[in-house]
This record gives sequence, C-alpha cells and structure tokens, in this order.
Amino acid sequence: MSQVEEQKAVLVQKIEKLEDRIKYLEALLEKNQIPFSKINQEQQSNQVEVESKLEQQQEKDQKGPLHTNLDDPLLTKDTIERYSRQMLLPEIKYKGQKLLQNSKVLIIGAGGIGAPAAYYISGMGVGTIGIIDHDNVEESNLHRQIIHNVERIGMNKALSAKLTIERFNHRVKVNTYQFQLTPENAQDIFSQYDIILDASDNPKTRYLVSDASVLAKKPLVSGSAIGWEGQLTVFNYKNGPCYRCLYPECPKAGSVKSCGEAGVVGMIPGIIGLLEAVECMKILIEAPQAKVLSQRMIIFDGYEGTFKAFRIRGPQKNCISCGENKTIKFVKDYDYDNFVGASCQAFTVKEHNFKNITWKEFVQEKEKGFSDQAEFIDVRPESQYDIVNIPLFKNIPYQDLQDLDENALSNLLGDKNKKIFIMCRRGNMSRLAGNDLFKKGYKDVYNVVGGINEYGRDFDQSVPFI
Ligand SMILES: Nc1ncnc2c1ncn2[C@@H]1O[C@H](COP(=O)(O)OP(=O)(O)OP(=O)(O)O)[C@@H](O)[C@H]1O
Ligand SMILES: [Zn+2]
Repeated sequence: MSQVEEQKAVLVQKIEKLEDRIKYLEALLEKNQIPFSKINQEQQSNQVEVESKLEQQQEKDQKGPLHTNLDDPLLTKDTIERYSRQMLLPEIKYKGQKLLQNSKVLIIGAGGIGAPAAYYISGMGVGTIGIIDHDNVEESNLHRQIIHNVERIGMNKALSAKLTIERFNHRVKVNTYQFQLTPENAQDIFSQYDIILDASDNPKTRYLVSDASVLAKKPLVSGSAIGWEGQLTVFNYKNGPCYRCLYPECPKAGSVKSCGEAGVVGMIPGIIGLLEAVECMKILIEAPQAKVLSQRMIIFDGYEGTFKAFRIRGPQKNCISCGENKTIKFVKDYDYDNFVGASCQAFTVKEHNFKNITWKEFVQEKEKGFSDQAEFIDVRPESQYDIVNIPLFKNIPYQDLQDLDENALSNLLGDKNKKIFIMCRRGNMSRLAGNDLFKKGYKDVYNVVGGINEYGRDFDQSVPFI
C-alpha cells in the first residue's frame, strides 16, 4: 500500500467514525432535548468532551430525587447496559466493572495473539489499552489477526487495531506505539500501565518484556502459539516466577521458530489471545477466589483436542531479574543482543565461510550450464516446499540436514568438492545450512540470497509470497 493510499484509508476510517459519532451525539441531543446551538463552538471540536458533557447532562437530568450507588462518572447508564451481561456475574458486579474501567492494559504486538486479545479486552471495557507494534499488516496475517482487514494491508498494526477498536467500543482509549519495543523505551512505557500482555514472537522481546515487567512491578500475562499448539502462563504475579525463572537460558538456535517459519492454525493464537484476556480480567477485577495462572501453565493442543494445566517452576533465588541478588536494574543497561545472540537467535550467522549468490547470478550461471559437480538443496520444511518450489532444488529440510553425519551427507551429496547451492524461504535458514555444510567439509557452498520470496518478487510474479 502506498503512503497516499495508507493516508486515504486512515481518513476514510476517520470519516466513518465521525459519522457514527455524529449520529450518536444527535441522538443524545434529541433524547435530552438540548438545542444544538447550546453547545459552544470550542467544545464542538472536541468530541470526547462534548460527549462526556452530554452524558453527564443526561445523567443529571435523569437522576431521581434519591441517591443511587452509581458513583463512577465513567460508568454511565449506556456503559452499564453495554457491559451488563458480564456485570451480572457475582465475581464482577459494579465494583469489578469499575476496576476494569479504571485500568490500563499494555499489549506487546498486535499479531496472532495480540489482535484477538486487544479486541476482547476492549470488549470487556478496560479504560485504556496501549498497543505497541512496529510492523505493518500483511496479507498472510489475515487468516488469524482478525482485528485487521484487507484495506489495512501496509498499515501499521497498532494503528489498524486502534481503528477497529474505536468502531467497536469508542469508550476505550487506545494509545498506539507505532515502533519497536526496545530496552531504551520499555521501562518508560510499562510504567504507564497496570498489566502487561506479551503477544510478541521472538525471544529477545520476551526477555525484555519480562525484565521490564519485573522492574515496573507489573503482572505479565504471556502466551505463545505455533502449529496446532499454544501455551499460556502469568509471570510476576504476587511473588510468582518471572520468565527468566522458567527459562534462565534461551532455547538453542534453530529450535526457536516463528509462525512465519513453522506455520500456525489461525484459531490457536486466537484461543491463546482470548485466554490471555481472561487472565487479564481475573487480575484486574481482583477476584479473591480466582485462580490466576501464576506458577501454572496451560498447554492447548488443537490437533489432539486437549487442554493440560500443570505446575511450573517457582521463583528462583538466583534469577538475575527477580532473584535475591538480581543484577538487572535497568533494561537499557542489559545486552539483550548478546544474551540472545549467544544462544537463541535462530538465524544469526555472524561468521560464515559459504559464498552468497544472487538469483540473477544464479540464473546467469545456469544459462552457462552447470557441470554435474553441483547439487541444489532447498532446506525449507517439507510443507513450505510443497506449496511452491523450484524442482531443480531437492528438499532436504534444515532439521534433517543438521542430523546427518558426514557419511550420510556424502551418500546424499557425493563428492565434497561439488558446488552446493542452498536456498530457503528468505535466505536465513540457508545461511545456517551453509555454515553447517562448510563445517562438515564442503568448501564450495553457495547461499542463494533472499530465498524463494526474493525469486518470486524479482523474477516470477506467480510465486506466492509466503
Ligand atoms: N519488540 C517488538 N516491539 C513491537 N512489536 C513486536 C516486537 N516483537 C514482536 N512484535 C510484534 O508482535 C507480533 C507477533 O505476531 P505474530 O506472532 O502473529 O507474527 P507476525 O510477525 O505477525 O506474523 P508472521 O510470523 O506470520 O510473519 C508482530 O506483529 C510483531 O511485529
Ligand atoms: Zn525471575
């Protein structure tokens, strides 16, 4: 989406929103029999003020000669009617709704988990929602990120979420942070909210979110989803463990996968996002009997049709984030790149001995004719290869390639002097594979830069961008 189209989409949204608001205000005016001229010009420019004045006026007009219990100016008649079905619950009632109305929730990422979580959290009447995401809506997000839509492709996800929420429940204030959460900005942003929801998709952000939540003394609802499976827990709640207590070391390279690599059934992050919203509500309404998922985890397996809940490790005395002698005092002073890069940055290859080749160079070389002394490998998972592939490249998924010893490799690839061309989806996994093959004795290894996505973009429009 071009910048102009993006701006146009934002304006169209605003017009629609204004039209809705005008209708609503006109109805209120009519109901209260207030002539339009009575509202002064200055206030007209501020919809929220006008609306709240009208609502107060309406409330005042309608107040009877006796006092009621209704003491929260934000929980007006209409608002209570909107939330009445949940307010009927003995665990929520008027007090619980007031707590929700006066609370602030920060959601990290408006993706597969964050999108449904934000939708329902705005539905339940939280007063303020903060949404942080630096990324733009893509076509491949829409099977699960239901807060966005086709017209929003190319628009920042936090902004897109805000536009949807404003049409869904205009009483919720949405703050957007249309940039990346970093060690430099995290503590400041977190301090402005009561509870944090992690809906991000990478280890570096997860550790950062956890450490910043510990420092800000805020509970952290945390979930993840991949394939058919999702999991959920609550960290840093009433002396419970933090993320680092559970995972002091980052998972090993290659074992950390994103939805973009491994795929995901859309409903799974949807379910996890909604479960995050449930935990969020339980914490905010301060229901004494509610069993918050602290030191417990739920694993949902959609394929098996099972939910399992079990206890997890408690707080660790030696945790560098929340333990007795914690060393993380300011997240901006902690080197997340180094911590994550050392063990879990899935696709970081700092030093390499393979050569890079672009698709243009590859095609030129192919036209000259490859000798028999060349092998072509596509290291993507079989499911990705199945959707679209270049048959010249045979599929040896990276996971399988890693497990092959030198003997098995030489049976498969033959002579170690052969040229080996490796491709993948975007050129990340092929770099890891290139390094592995070099270490196993193959000295003429080529990484095809940009993978199938770049081939599609530059050479063949019929190739889907996956
Ligand atoms: N540090 C961060 N700051 C802000 N947003 C983040 C950060 N890390 C991750 N996110 C956001 O969290 C969301 C995670 O969503 P999800 O797991 O569905 O992945 P995705 O990037 O939307 O999709 P895919 O992996 O399929 O391309 C993304 O929108 C991503 O931009
Ligand atoms: Zn800890």
